[in-house]
Amino acid sequence: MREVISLQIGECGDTLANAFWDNLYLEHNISTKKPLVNLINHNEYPEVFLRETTSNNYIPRTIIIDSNKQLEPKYANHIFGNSDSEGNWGKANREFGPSIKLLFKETIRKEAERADCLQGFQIFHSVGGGTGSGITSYLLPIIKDIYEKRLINTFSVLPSENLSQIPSESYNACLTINSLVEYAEIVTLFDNHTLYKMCQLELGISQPYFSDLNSLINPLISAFSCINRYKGNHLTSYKKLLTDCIPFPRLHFFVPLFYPFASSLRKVPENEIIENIVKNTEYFIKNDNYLSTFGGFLLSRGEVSESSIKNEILKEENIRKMRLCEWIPDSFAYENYSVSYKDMKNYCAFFSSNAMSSEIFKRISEKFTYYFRKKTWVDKYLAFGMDEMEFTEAESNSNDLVSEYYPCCMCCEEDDYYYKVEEEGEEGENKVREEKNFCEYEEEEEEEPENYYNQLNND
Ligand SMILES: Nc1nc2c(ncn2[C@@H]2O[C@H](COP(=O)(O)OP(=O)(O)OP(=O)(O)O)[C@@H](O)[C@H]2O)c(=O)[nH]1
Repeated sequence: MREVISLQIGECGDTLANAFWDNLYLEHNISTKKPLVNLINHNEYPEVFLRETTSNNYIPRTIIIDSNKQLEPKYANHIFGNSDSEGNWGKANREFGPSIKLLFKETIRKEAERADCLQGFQIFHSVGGGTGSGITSYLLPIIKDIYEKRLINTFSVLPSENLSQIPSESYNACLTINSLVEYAEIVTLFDNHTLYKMCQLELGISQPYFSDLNSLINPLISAFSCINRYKGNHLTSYKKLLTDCIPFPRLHFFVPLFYPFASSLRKVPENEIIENIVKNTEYFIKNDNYLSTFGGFLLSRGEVSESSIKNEILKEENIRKMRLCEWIPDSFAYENYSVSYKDMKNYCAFFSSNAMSSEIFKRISEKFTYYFRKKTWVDKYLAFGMDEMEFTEAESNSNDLVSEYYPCCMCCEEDDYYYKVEEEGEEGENKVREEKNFCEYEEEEEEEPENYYNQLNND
């Protein structure tokens, strides 16, 4: 059945996961009180995420983990500590982590044994909070060690200065990104900073709350999970997503966008959907004309004409503006699901690995460096047995990630060259020349690949 076990870590992780479960029950028309067998349709697979209890109820295959006992154990397994992580990666990772190691291994083993053919894990967490960051970093290598061949997919919320200004969030985030690069196979980044701006720009909310941000996150997680919940033609499992949409294994960070934002009772035309996704992609990466999408997928839901969506994507201008990379066109996939989200007639979610991912890492890594140079709050981490070297390593690994993204996202155009040279003078000129050489090299060496857009046309 390709089961997926969920972990909801820390308060933010728990909030997002609970919204996911509520919606999953709703979409598959399942009541926790009734047996599932009579209710499901053969094209739906909610059992990937749910399991049957001895009393014939269906509950999530999930483990809730938090450093204190404030969370309500709404669903089955939970592992709680006695004291708060105080927003400190070090405290969660060095104190709470080891204290739950055995219990966690035992709980996850039991949950894994209840699966026929375990596909992998999905983790809901924030990388800014102490527990969400420190415990995730602690558990990832443990999971990988036991379930080496199973895939780990995370929904990771990144901090925003608009919501919190404590230095520890950038420390926590950088220390966690380190582990996500190494141990997770697929990571979807929900950047609170970007979401905050979107709430302001698109929903007209001047000071958004978490609930407003989550109203943008929930439909995206729901769309992503369709890959495993409904029968599809292309993206049918995490493995397929991995092989089709992630050309460089370390660069497995997707930034998602969707349209329409607000619940819409009208059927939104396909051209309006794609135009707006393109507009937002442009909005968030307009500062760097060099960067383009080199891996991604578009999921449409509800009343959407597949052929119209494909035609819209295929329009020359849209391809260019979505910045789909010319030299690896195969790493883009499209899938359509007939069931929409809540009362929305239709919507599309676009997950792309591109300049946005690297810009987010750059922002966080710059904040990290700013505070680390002054040694702000570092002693609070060292008090739990951490070493300053761990900070230095996290900083340099985050910078490496940003620079790894850079050449992969490039797509040089003559105009960009002059723009860059004008902006940055001689230094810019050298940089552009190097980049250009890289692109030319790629163009000369690579044969024209079997084009994804041709495939779309042929479908
Ligand atoms: N989008 C979103 N972000 C949230 C939400 N709750 C918290 N955050 C963000 O997540 C980070 C804090 O993480 P939490 O999950 O609250 O903290 P925790 O992991 O439980 O860690 P401790 O409180 O230190 O034990 C901050 O960056 C918040 O801005 C939420 O419901 N939605």
